[in-house]
Amino acid sequence: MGKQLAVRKGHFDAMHRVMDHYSKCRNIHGHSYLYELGIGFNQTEAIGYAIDFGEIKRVGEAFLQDMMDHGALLNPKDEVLINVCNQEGYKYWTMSINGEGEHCNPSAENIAKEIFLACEILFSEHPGIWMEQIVLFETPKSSTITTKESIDEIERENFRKCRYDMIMAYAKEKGVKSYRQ
Ligand SMILES: Nc1nc2c(c(=O)[nH]1)N=C([C@H](O)[C@H](O)COP(=O)(O)OP(=O)(O)OP(=O)(O)O)CN2
Repeated sequence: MGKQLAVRKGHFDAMHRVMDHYSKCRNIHGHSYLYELGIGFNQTEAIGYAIDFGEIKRVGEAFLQDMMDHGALLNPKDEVLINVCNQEGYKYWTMSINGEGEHCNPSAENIAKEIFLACEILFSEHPGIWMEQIVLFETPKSSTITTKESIDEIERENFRKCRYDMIMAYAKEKGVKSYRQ
């Protein structure tokens, strides 16, 4: 069969700011991010699934809840907010596609890449599927669509250097749940 996608929607709430923005986005503010994780496959099992939607929830949605929901999405150069989060024990995620500690704003485009790359690792032990695309809505009117082709190999390398071990440990702990009888 040809390529098909299994798509699961989810959402998380997070705060961010866009450093060096000329206008309102430079201020600390929050969004209810809505996403659609698109998992690709070109074969289903006999029961008709390539991956159970429940698996995308159990592994992918859970990860985004744990790491980003009610957290801060921060540019690694945003020392002020990183210090506050560390001092107060607030949850935060620093962007890493440009390399550890390198300038990278938490724009919708960059957040989508981080989520895409995280999901590549999270679902890497699930057979016969791959991350195909993510649609990320920052507001009800504004979204970005990110696919494999959107991500440079250096961004993948940078992300994996910073995040692979943590995300793989998370994936291993979740395991791969079989949905067949
Ligand atoms: N290409 C991008 N453009 C903008 C981004 C982004 O991540 N990538 N981000 C922002 C702001 O963070 C945010 O999206 C603005 O939100 P909001 O003020 O709610 O949006 P609008 O100004 O579009 O709201 P209206 O409904 O038009 O009042 C901006 N740009």
